[in-house]
Amino acid sequence: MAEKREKLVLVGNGMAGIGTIEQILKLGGAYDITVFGSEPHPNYNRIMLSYVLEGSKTLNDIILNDWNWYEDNNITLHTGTTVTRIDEGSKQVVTDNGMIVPYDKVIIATGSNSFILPVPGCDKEGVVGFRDIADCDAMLAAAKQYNKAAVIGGGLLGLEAAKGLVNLGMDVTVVHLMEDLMERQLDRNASSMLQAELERQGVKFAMGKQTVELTGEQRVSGLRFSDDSTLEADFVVMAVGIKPNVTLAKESGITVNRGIVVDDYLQTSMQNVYSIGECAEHRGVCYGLVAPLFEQGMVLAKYLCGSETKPYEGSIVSTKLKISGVDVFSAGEFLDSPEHTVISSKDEWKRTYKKILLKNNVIVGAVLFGDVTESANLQKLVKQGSVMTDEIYTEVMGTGCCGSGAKKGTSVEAMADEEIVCGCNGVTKKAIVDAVTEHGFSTVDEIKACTGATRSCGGCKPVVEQILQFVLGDSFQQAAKQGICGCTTLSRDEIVAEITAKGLKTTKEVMNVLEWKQEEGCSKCRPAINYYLGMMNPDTHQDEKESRFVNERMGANIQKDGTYTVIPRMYGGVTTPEDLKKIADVSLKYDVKVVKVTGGQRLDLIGVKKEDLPKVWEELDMPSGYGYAKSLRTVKTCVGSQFCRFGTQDSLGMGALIERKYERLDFPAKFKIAVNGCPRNCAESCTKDIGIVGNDGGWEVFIGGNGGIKPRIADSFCKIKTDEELIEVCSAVMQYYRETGNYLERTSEWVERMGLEQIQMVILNNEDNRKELAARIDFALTQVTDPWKKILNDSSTRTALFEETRV
Ligand SMILES: Cc1cc2nc3c(=O)[nH]c(=O)nc-3n(C[C@H](O)[C@H](O)[C@H](O)COP(=O)(O)OP(=O)(O)OC[C@H]3O[C@@H](n4cnc5c(N)ncnc54)[C@H](O)[C@@H]3O)c2cc1C
Ligand SMILES: NC(=O)c1ccc[n+]([C@@H]2O[C@H](COP(=O)([O-])OP(=O)(O)OC[C@H]3O[C@@H](n4cnc5c(N)ncnc54)[C@H](O)[C@@H]3O)[C@@H](O)[C@H]2O)c1
Ligand code: SF4
Ligand code: FES
Repeated sequence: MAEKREKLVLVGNGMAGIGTIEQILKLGGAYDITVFGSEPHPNYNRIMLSYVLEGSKTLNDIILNDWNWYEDNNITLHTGTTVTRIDEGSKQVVTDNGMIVPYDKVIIATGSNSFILPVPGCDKEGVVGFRDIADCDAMLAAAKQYNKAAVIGGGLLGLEAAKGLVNLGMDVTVVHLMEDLMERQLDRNASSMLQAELERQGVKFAMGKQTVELTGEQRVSGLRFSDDSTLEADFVVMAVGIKPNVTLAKESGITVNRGIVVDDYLQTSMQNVYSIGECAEHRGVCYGLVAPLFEQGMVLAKYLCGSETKPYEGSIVSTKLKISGVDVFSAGEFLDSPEHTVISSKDEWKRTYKKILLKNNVIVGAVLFGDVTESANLQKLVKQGSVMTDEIYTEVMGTGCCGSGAKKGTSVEAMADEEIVCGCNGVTKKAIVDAVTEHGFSTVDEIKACTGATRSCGGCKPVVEQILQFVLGDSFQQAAKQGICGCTTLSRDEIVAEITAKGLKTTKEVMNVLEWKQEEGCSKCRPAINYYLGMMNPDTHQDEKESRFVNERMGANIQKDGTYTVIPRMYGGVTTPEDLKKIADVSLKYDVKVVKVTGGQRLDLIGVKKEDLPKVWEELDMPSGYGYAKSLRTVKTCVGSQFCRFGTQDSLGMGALIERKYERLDFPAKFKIAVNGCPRNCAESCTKDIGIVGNDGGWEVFIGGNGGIKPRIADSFCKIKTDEELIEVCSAVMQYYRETGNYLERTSEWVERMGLEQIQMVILNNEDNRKELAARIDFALTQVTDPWKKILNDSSTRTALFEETRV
């Protein structure tokens, strides 16, 4: 009989909790896992919010475990759901929306909340903390509308927020209580060099100021300080520290102090309930950085899986400010006292500073400014409590000035196998060496995909590179070539060429023949190869459902409460009273929560239960609108010459014709079109993949527009006289994009990468090319069928997907 699996409930879908679950999965822990998260997102890298604000990353870039990861690992995820109580007697957790879930073990990883100074006016509009995606969105939005920002708090978070807001064009003042910035990590020397550097980069400072009131009516308009001076501000970010989130533990009767009190195996005062991360208090310390959280997670995962583990005995922390052009590092002790021996050097010309603190010759702390090349090395030395030697001195201090000195590689050679290289993700030197020697990985990206090292703050990248250099020797440089994911070093073009040359037919075959490093591939390469195979062999390729993202497998978009949305086609945004009646009847019958008019001019039935999806499709009897797919989504139209007095072309008719012609076709990414009757552009062609605008003489075509996360105004592609020419050009553009686009690359990025002139040359300057591209898309179109109808006519898929418990 199969062994009964214990039920493990994780409360808190953040880095600490999911990091622990990843370790449990690696160790083969036999648990049925359920995860609850208050935020509506899958696990993302909170650290990287600073880069999102600064503009160097998008929200998409910082997702650590996408929806498929939970799916692939059989983890039940409830986002947007807060656990309110753990009932020890009945061994159940209870949520804010009435769910009751039994458990054998619970991990509480509820993190922290921003500390909001309790001064009058702190609840005014325009006052935010900086903790999550919602805060980050609020800051990005404020920067568009307001000009004067005050960031209260000159710690790591406040400074990263301030620099981000400066990059967004705001006039920013950091208001700091103390005389020194980052006084919890830096000494006065480093602190003043940091302030000077940030001032050069446009940040203003009000030092030694205690805020006593936020002034203004409904919205904040300024700050008043204890010395009665004031500062104007129409946006305020509070970055004055964090408060462990202990509400759930407290409500459940678990012992809490500042955080949830845990022992050396992360056990709380309640049997079978553990806690890790920022919410936990271990030996009187609550940590606010990721490295300790991963260290705790490793111990807990081993403990829960019955593997041998040392107890968790606390962490020595180090920090690095993440502001481009400002290199600051601090580890261990940083303020010198008479009991310290101090090694230091300061170069005011190069603006570098280095200080190492010894106690009885043991290295107990370090501060670096300007040149942080030795940061990983010093972090290691402080953590190990190494004794200073002449050799180490030369290595970290160079020949007595701030140079980084010693021969690179010597320190990694001397590192013990079990030494942690990536503090953020708890990755040891051995794990990295094994990834190279046993799995053949050879680039930093591959090491990242395999072990997680460099995935968070990136501070360990130099050491990972040194290890690669040490193990691979000269072949490291050559190996640095990037593949489409960590499973291969082959690029998209190389894979497509190999598929053609070797006549490969399935994703498995591609991965086998092209010697994938991970036999099963990953969620990045599998959907990409499935797309390339389908695009190249539209008539023979058997679509591989298991290689598609969950929404595409289900034919609907999953929502944060586990229900789905249904969007039927409405060609050109036009519907009929009969269809509206059907939509209303079905919505009432299946208890649809909301019927929403989408930005793409159709109706979205939100909140359909999984088991009802096939019945809803059947009773609607309308084609799928592909709201979930990398395919043609909407063709937005204005009313055009049929009704509008300015209209010069029939945009309604043309929009519907285009939508009927190209629906169901796979693209590298989602694809949107708009058709307008005149240059007034009411249907907003400028933000669509293809925008079509009527004029007196015919049509003008625009390509590469995007209104999403990285907005881009479409480029004018060509002017055309007849409807037939318009269809031919649209066909050729779409097929050229299908054939040359990287999977998940939107046309906005494709146009930038290929160059507008190149696309114009291929399509406009060569009629034969254009006609061949159009013929290939026409052939592909003969092979497509409606996915909803397909599932309705296939009872085994219907049962497997919609009637059994797991997707
Ligand atoms: C902008 C920014 C930059 C940072 N940069 C760095 C850095 O460079 N280096 C570094 O080491 N650290 C950095 N940190 C700190 C680091 O991000 C945190 O230490 C880490 O994310 C904490 O992880 P956690 O899982 O303990 O908590 P969290 O990430 O806060 O996750 C807890 C999750 O649990 C959810 N939750 C809470 N209560 C409940 C409940 N009752 N039911 C269900 N869900 C619940 C919360 O909504 C949250 O999503 C940064 C933090 C921020 C905000
Ligand atoms: N690069 C990184 O490692 C990084 C980046 C961002 C955040 N974080 C982490 O996120 C958490 C939050 O960061 P944080 O900077 O808010 O916390 P923090 O506690 O490190 O710093 C808060 C700062 O605010 C100042 N302050 C307190 N009260 C004030 C007041 N009334 N007016 C003005 N200033 C006041 C303090 O003197 C302190 O310097 C921390 O755990 C931090 O380690 C780390
Ligand atoms: S784009 Fe021109 S034709 Fe279309 S609705 Fe607007 S004004 Fe009328
Ligand atoms: S130390 Fe932060 S990602 Fe490795």
